[in-house]
Amino acid sequence: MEEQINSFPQVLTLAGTDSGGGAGIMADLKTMQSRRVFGTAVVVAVTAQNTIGVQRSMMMPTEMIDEQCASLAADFEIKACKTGMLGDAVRVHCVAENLRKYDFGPLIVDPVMIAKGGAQLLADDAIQTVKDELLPLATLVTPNLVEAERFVGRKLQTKAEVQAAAHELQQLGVQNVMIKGGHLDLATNEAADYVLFADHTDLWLSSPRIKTKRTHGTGDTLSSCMAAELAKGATLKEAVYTAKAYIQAAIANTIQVGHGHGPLNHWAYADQQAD
Ligand SMILES: Nc1ncnc2c1ncn2[C@@H]1O[C@H](COP(=O)(O)OP(=O)(O)O)[C@@H](O)[C@H]1O
Ligand SMILES: Cc1ncc(COP(=O)(O)OP(=O)(O)O)c(N)n1
Repeated sequence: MEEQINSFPQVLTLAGTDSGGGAGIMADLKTMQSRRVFGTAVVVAVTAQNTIGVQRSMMMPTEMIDEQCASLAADFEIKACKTGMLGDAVRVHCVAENLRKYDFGPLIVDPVMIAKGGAQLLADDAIQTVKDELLPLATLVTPNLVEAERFVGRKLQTKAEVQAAAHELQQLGVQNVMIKGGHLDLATNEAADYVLFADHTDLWLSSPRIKTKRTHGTGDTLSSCMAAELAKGATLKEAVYTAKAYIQAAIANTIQVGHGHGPLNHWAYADQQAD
């Protein structure tokens, strides 16, 4: 019988590492594993990090980013990919070049700028490069509230303002936009994310806001879950719903790890499904 090479869904994250295991590439791979896709990774930056904060970060040489992408393209059939921490304008440009060169499937851009502990993970002058080079390649961009504010250059305090910002981002050439509401203080008990689709339909995804400081890696987990679902053939809308349910379970079922912003429970969603 003929062997079916590359029949198992493969997904790629191009991002930074987190030595603490809660965010970045580590969170991405844990999410992908638990969603039953094969996770691959291009390391763009390395951080010395724990749940308390980022102690140091270091950028990969661009030649090494190129080599990693070439290695994957030569062997794997990547069906979807995501970007996370890219560090600076040079790395953003390098990653965009590789994404133009190779077909790694639909791209989710998580425009990671600042970690929960306050560390800057993207240089200020790289935001324009993300807008110019990465957003036009993206199937979906997933800024949190602060990142969306940096993109549009104004405060976003109401749902109407969030919706207007998403429409503005779409005009930059990105097909679909999700503005995450983990940081949106609506004086309600909801965690509400706004999604604007390419066909101009939209929705608010709302879930009960969980009172916890153990939310390290929420953005990475959400975006890598969506990439995993896309790689398995889900529509973007299906992927968005699955990822929201996945993140809710991962935050709600706390695991006690570390002294600061603790990591998520990447087993919780599968455990829930098995019950
Ligand atoms: N305390 C919370 N309770 C429930 N959902 C949350 C909570 N914090 C964040 N989320 C959800 O986690 C996802 C990531 O959101 P957010 O924290 O805004 O992104 P980031 O990690 O990039 O800052 C979103 O779906 C958001 O609604
Ligand atoms: C290496 C690395 N990448 C991304 C982040 C930020 O991840 P995020 O999901 O936004 O989680 P928080 O930092 O907000 O907890 C990171 N910290 N490190």
